[in-house]
Amino acid sequence: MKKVLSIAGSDSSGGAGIQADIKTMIAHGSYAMTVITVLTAQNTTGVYGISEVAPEFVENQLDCVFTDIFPDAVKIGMVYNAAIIHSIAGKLKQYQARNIVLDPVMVATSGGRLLSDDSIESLKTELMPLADLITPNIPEAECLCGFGIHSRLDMVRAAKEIAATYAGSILIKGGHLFESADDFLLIQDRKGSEEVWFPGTKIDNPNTHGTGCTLSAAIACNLAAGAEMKVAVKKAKDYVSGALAANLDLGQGSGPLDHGFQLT
Ligand SMILES: Nc1ncnc2c1ncn2[C@@H]1O[C@H](COP(=O)(O)OP(=O)(O)O)[C@@H](O)[C@H]1O
Ligand SMILES: Cc1ncc(COP(=O)(O)O)c(N)n1
Repeated sequence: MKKVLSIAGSDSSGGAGIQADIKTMIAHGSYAMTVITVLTAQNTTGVYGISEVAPEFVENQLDCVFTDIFPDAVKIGMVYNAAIIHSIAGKLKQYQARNIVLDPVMVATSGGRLLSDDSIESLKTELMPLADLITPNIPEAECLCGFGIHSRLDMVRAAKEIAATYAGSILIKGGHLFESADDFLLIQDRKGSEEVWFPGTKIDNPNTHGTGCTLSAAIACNLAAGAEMKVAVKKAKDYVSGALAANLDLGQGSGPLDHGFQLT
């Protein structure tokens, strides 16, 4: 069984963050491990509180995981502040973690801030260089490239702009902008570079809480299982589409995905 680690925040309503990642990993037949960075008091309508874990305790959790059950892949989600980012980066380097997927979580679907403003630079300089893949949504990609993204062409330009200072692969998720849900992948690895579009039909379901978390966790599981980047992303996108199409409708806001869709 492949072992996959999620480094992320807890979502009390179970739709995003650590909880979405564990559900995704189990559905992929992976063994799920977690390093919790923050607790959020959150539900489908908003984020109502954040309690940070001390950076030393984040390190303590990482030591326990890496010295005992070495993960085949690592997914990083909500990291919240510069001190936590610094702790994570130091430990991932120390243990030479592999197959790192970084979802640069900044703002929740419901609008709550999930990364402090002064941490964006740390995310860029400390965590991004360690990642094999980053998975920004449109607003996050805009923040990383410095210009507005309004079209498919802009998504390609943004990926190339980010690639000017980042050596790994970049998946820009189109969920926020278009009639369609097309995602753009710029692969950069030892073999060279390649551009791949993943066309997606927009599913008419407003319950999209946790789509980004789920996608990045699923990619990590697929990489852990040995899939090449293109295949890992394609399979993960199919998983998110299936979990959205199952039409679970929980809560009063943007509800969570149905991770049990393959069981029925
Ligand atoms: N309504 C939808 N129908 C189909 N796919 C969607 C829909 N909304 C988002 N997606 C897909 O879900 C994944 C997460 O995208 P997105 O919602 O943009 O990220 P985030 O949750 O980080 O904001 C992407 O693969 C995107 O194309
Ligand atoms: C703990 C945590 N991590 C990540 C997200 C982002 O997920 P989404 O963009 O789907 O709301 C979230 N809402 N909460």
